[in-house]
Amino acid sequence: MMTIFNDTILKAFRGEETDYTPVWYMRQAGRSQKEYRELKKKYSLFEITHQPELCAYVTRLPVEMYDVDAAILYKDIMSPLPAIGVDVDIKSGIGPVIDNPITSLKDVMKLGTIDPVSDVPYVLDTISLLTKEQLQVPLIGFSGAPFTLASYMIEGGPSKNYHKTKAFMYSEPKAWFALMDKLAEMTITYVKAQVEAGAQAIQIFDSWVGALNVTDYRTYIKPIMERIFRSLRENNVPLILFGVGASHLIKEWNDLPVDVIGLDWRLSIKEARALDVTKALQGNLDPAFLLSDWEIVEEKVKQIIDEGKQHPSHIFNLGHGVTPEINPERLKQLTTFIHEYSKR
Ligand SMILES: Cc1c2[nH]c(c1CCC(=O)O)Cc1[nH]c(c(CCC(=O)O)c1C)Cc1[nH]c(c(CCC(=O)O)c1C)Cc1[nH]c(c(C)c1CCC(=O)O)C2
Repeated sequence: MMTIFNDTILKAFRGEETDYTPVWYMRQAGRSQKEYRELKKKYSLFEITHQPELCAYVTRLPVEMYDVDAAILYKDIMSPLPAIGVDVDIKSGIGPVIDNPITSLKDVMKLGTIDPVSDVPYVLDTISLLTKEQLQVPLIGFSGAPFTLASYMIEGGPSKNYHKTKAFMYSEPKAWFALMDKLAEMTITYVKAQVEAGAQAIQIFDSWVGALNVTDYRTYIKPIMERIFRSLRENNVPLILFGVGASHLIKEWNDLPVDVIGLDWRLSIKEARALDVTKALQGNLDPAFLLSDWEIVEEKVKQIIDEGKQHPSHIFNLGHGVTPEINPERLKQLTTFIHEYSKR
């Protein structure tokens, strides 16, 4: 079968009107799929990402299963950290665990830089394989943002309140800004390499930055994010910024040179627009709906699509990642419904 490349989602990312609302799901590749769970019996996340053919297969699985409008490269926000000297492991059921957490300026100064071609060649090879040979939809590359990466590097693993991270930020500002500087450099170099290898859009996951208040965001984070996005803009691909529980930061995000803001479910699209958010919006079905009866899902999805249509562009997504309990059939049904219902 001859299929042609579908760039609808890239138009939406750029703020242009599209014939229908394009959709992809965060964590669309993962434990909700039995094919993935089978593979995970044999290989760890890093073992999969180090094998381009296998990693490309995992990345393609949700595109083929759900008919989504974009693929997101299968890897983790932790993937580039070993290159700069962080000893990270991803433990199943826990998440990223780091044995040598950062506690001082001295630890920060020991961190190195990333050379994507020699440090993560498999990431670039997977991107080439997918974009030059295999995919008929755009590939989204990504990176974690400095605050979110630093939270794992300082806490040593997942955290509920980020107290160690914030205490480090408040009491060791010199070390904090040195760390932000290193992570910004890493992010810029790593993302540019992904784009050069073929990634057609980039999402920056600042998943946990909502832990900060607005004033601290402006002091400790915003200048770094400005620098990252300004540099990435040179590469001319759409830039998406996403975080969880960060609604109070949305006006700050709207100031940044990004194309798309990814909303979790706490703020509706209508409420975001009422706050004068001008960027394209992505989101924002609470993944919990996907454990409910279809009638309930449908009503909520219609509301999100209708609100999204009040502006030229909207990209449908969940407010956070697909969880392991979600039935893949539901995601397929959801994608089909979004495509049909949103037709202009
Ligand atoms: C904070 C964060 C991480 N990783 C990521 C984020 C930002 C998104 C978010 O806000 O959730 C991003 C990520 N992680 C993974 C992807 C793959 C691409 C996709 O979205 O399909 C993406 C985009 C694979 C993964 N990364 C991880 C899994 C699950 C475990 C596994 O299959 O090994 C997957 C598919 C592990 C991981 N890695 C991380 C966590 C919190 C976990 C979950 C722990 C758990 O639930 O077991 C760190």
